[in-house]
Amino acid sequence: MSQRANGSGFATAGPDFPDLPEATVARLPEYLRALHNLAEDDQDTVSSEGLAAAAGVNSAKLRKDLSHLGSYGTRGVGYDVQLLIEQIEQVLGLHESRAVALVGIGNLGHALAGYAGFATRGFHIAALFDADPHRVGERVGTMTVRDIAEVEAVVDAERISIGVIATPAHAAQRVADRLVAAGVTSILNFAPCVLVVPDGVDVRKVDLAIELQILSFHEHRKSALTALPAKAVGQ
Ligand SMILES: NC(=O)c1ccc[n+]([C@@H]2O[C@H](COP(=O)([O-])OP(=O)(O)OC[C@H]3O[C@@H](n4cnc5c(N)ncnc54)[C@H](O)[C@@H]3O)[C@@H](O)[C@H]2O)c1
Repeated sequence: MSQRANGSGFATAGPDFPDLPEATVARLPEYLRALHNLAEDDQDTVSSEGLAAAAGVNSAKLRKDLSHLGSYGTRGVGYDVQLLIEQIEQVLGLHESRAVALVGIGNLGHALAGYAGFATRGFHIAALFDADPHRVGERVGTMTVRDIAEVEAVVDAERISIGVIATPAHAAQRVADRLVAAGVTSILNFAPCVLVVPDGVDVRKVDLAIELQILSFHEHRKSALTALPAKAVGQ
């Protein structure tokens, strides 16, 4: 759910960078996860059908997506798992571990700060911030929660480009403005609100309640489809 689109639906590209549809960019991490699982099972190659099934997409879409990376696989053999991992990681910019700042160390912030999965997926949480004096100074794992007033200095010192917002909605825009002023150029927003950011800053939003509401729609539709027609009731 990117909040920013450039109109063409394509991710902005530089001269040596493949022009990728946003939908392809969104599927690349799924392929990467599936490929890592295959590599862990010592699988050297995978067919487009096998990888598509593992990633939960259709194989024609997968072949098209990977063709954007110049990856076509070998007829009768499929894709080289390790090579494809390297290509996708290169395009996603995961060859270097990216420093992330997490703002709002409440219930959600604690859970995110303790999630070990970021490190293996190309990210490390470099700083934790909160505005509550009772939270500032608290130890969370190996880190100490800092005062949000330090954000400019820390973002600069730790070369942080991505900020994660886990504050209440009423504080999120102010936090986003501060992160952007400090030099952050990508924001992952957990607060249930729309953020306004300048051009050049990317925002993605995560909202489990919206996902549940979409599932609710499907539940609603299924029950409508399976309901007996009114006149059949009682016959
Ligand atoms: N996206 C999702 O699926 C999802 C799921 C759960 C919660 N949320 C949202 O995540 C946010 C956090 O939820 P929570 O349960 O952890 O809340 P919480 O109240 O436990 O924690 C919020 C923290 O933000 C801090 N804070 C407030 N204003 C701040 C500011 N200006 N600068 C820095 N820190 C500030 C508070 O001191 C507190 O520690 C809420 O907006 C909630 O709606 C989203």
